[in-house]
Amino acid sequence: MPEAMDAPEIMGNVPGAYALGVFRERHPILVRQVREALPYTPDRLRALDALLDEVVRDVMEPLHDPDGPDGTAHDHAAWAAWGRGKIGRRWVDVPFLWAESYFYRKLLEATGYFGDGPWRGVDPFGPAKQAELHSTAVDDELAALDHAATLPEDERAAGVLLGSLWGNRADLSHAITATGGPGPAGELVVDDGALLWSLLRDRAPGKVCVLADNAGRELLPDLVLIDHLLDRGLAAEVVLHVKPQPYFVSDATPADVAASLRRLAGAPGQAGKTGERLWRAMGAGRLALRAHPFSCAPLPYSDMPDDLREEFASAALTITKGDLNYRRLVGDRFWPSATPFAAVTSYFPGPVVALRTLKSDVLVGVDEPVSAALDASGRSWRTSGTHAMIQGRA
Ligand SMILES: O=P(O)(O)OC[C@@]1(O)O[C@H](CO)[C@@H](O)[C@@H]1O
Repeated sequence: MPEAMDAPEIMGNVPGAYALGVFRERHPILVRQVREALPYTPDRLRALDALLDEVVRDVMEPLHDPDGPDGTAHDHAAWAAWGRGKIGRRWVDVPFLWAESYFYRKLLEATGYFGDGPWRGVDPFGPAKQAELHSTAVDDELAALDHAATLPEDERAAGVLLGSLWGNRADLSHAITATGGPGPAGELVVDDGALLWSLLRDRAPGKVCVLADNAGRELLPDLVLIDHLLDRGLAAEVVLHVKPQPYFVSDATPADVAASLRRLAGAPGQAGKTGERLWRAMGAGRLALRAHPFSCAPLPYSDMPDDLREEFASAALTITKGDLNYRRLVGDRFWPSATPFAAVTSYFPGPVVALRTLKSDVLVGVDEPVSAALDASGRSWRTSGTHAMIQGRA
C-alpha cells in the first residue's frame, strides 16, 4: 500500500477505541458462555478456564506444543509464523484483527476442536447457531418472502439486497455486549446499490463470489439474494465463501450452509421454493461452496494467496458481507473517514461491493462533514450496527 494511503493500525490499547471493550468485556463473557454451552469434560473445562485466565491476565500464550495432546492441528506452523513478535505480549498491544483471530483460534484449541478426542470438529457455537436458526424470528422472516414475491421486480431486487445487508446486524458475537436485538433497518451512510446492480445487469452474466459472514439470520437472506441472482440470470454461477472452521461466534461454515438450506427447503411458501432452487443449483454446480483456510487468517485481503486472487479476478463481482470482511478488505486502520474506498481496495483483483453494518471503528468513503455530524450526534453510529453501507467500486 503506498505510504500516502497508510494509517495507524487499530489496536486495543488506543484510549477510546472500540477494540479495548472487545478484549476486556466480550472475550471473558464469551469463554464463560462456551463453557456452559456443551457438557464439556474436565480436560476441556480446565483448558477453557486457562484461556479465561489468559484473557483476564492479558498475556497471549502460544498455542500448545504440536507434539502435545492438542497438537494435531494443521495450522500450528502458520500461527507460529504469524505470531512472531506478537505472542507473549498483551492482547491489546497487537493489531486488533490479529489478536481477535488468535483468540478464536485459541478458543477452538481449548474446546478440543482440533484434538484427537471426542470434541474434535464439534462447533462450540453450535447450540447458539441452532437456537437462532430454529427461532420464531426466522419463521417470520421466511414467511415475509411470500409478500416480497408479489412486489414489482425493482422493489423486490432492492428488498433482497437490503435483506442481506441488514441481516448482518443479527450477529451473535456482537449480541454478546450489544443492548437490544437486531431491530429494524437503520440508516445507510453510503449507498452504492445502483453500482452493484449495474455491474450485474449491464453485462453478460458471469461468476459472482459472495464472501459470507454470519450463519442463521444473516446467511438466510444472503441465500435469498444468491437465489435472486441465479434465478434472474444476473449471475451464471455463484461461489459462496464460508469459514472452514467456527470463527467470530456465528460465522458460517459449510455445516451452517447445509443447515440453512435444509431450513429453507423445509419451509412453506416462497422460502421453500427458494431452498429447493438453491439445493438444485448446488447439485448442478451453479452454486459452489468454498471454505478456504485464508478465510480464518488474521490478515487483510491485500495479503490473499494466489489462488484466491485468481478466483476474484475471474469474477464479474465479489460481494463481501459484514464488518470483519470489511476490516480485512480496506485494512483495519484508523483511516480518515473520507479516504476513498477505490484507493484502499485498488489491490483487489476485480469489482467489489461491501455490504456491512458498522460494528467497529474502521471507516472509509464517508465525507468528513457527514462523519463529523454523526460523531457530534453522540450516538455510537460507528460501532453499534445502527448504520450500514453498500460500498463498492467497478
Ligand atoms: O463480521 P461481523 O459479524 O459483521 O462483525 C464482527 C464483529 O462483531 O466482531 C468484531 C468484534 O469482535 C467487530 O469487528 C464486529 O463488531
